Amino acid sequence: MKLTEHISSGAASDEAIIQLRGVEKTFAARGANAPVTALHEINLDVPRGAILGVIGRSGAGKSTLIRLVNGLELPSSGSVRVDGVEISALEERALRQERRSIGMIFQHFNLLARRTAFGNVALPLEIAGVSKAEIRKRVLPLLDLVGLSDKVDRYPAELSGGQKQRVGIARALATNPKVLLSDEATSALDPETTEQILALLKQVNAELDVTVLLITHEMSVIKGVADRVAVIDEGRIVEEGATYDVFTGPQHATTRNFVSSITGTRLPEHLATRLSATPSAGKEALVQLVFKGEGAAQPWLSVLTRKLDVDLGIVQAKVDHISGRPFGTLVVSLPDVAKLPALLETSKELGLETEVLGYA
Ligand SMILES: Nc1ncnc2c1ncn2[C@@H]1O[C@H](COP(=O)(O)OP(=O)(O)OP(=O)(O)O)[C@@H](O)[C@H]1O
Repeated sequence: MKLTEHISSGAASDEAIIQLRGVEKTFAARGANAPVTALHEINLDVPRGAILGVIGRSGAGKSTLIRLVNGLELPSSGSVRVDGVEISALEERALRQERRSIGMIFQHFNLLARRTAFGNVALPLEIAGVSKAEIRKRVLPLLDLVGLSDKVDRYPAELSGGQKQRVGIARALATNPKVLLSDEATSALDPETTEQILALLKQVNAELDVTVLLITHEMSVIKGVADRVAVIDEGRIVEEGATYDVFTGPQHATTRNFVSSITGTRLPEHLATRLSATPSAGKEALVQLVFKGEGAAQPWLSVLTRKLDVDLGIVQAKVDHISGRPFGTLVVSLPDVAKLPALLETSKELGLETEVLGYA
């Protein structure tokens, strides 16, 4: 199944495969260090089949949150369930068993230097007691899936960062997990390699039906791969929703900050300094028009100019696609300032958000 079909067919179901309810995590005081509450009242649902990204600044609690999901940390209170299993209630042996259905990949890959690509991917299967013949049958197709069939016998030191992460992904998939956790998996990679690894995660999600929960501090990662996003700030989830909705209508200040790194527009310096708040002779009105959702699909710029019989100059434009849907910001100049009220009204009728930036 192609990715586009996967998204449009809504492969992510409403049922949550990962469910956090009322989770608090406090690290106990140690020596002179006071206790730290890293997570407060976390409620989060990751729908089966989704790719959900958790974004937050350094220290927001992302690593703690993801480590709770595979039982590397235990919650101080609240419930963490994966496919219906209460992770914190498991004994050590049952937890080890459960972790086979929860793969994880890491920022620094965590490969064993003395093992080849094959040996690294084989490791979780060896630990699970799988026979040598079965291991070969499982590992080679996985290395093929991640594009490394020609690197089977290479050691980590002989691989690029992107190739090491591919080994990490193959290893995480070895035990056929339902869920893949990604802890800043692209943070150590350049932008082009990041894109390739994100494309591979999408492929794994779509073709192997693996739900992905990833944490990142980069909004470009969320934009590139996630169909849902949760924003975490000082240990609390402050916003959660479909990626397109969060990008086009961020509610919380932290979210707005993250989003503006991708969608924000800033007037060029020479214009910004000339801008005045009140109209005067010879000055043009500068109006920002934001188009998204329904409004983005229609030829609204030509409708505006034709209907109002106005000349509009384009000062600045930024158009992007998020989850396959357009979203953009356009700053126009309007010489005939008398037509400003009509421009604002008609723009609103067309589904655009408007803001008068000033006069220049
Ligand atoms: N084992 C621990 N003992 C005490 N405090 C901890 C421990 N692990 C994390 N913390 C604290 O919990 C808070 C959240 O840390 P966490 O590593 O989850 O944040 P993060 O969002 O992943 O940050 P980064 O992006 O920098 O990795 C921080 O204040 C951190 O100092």
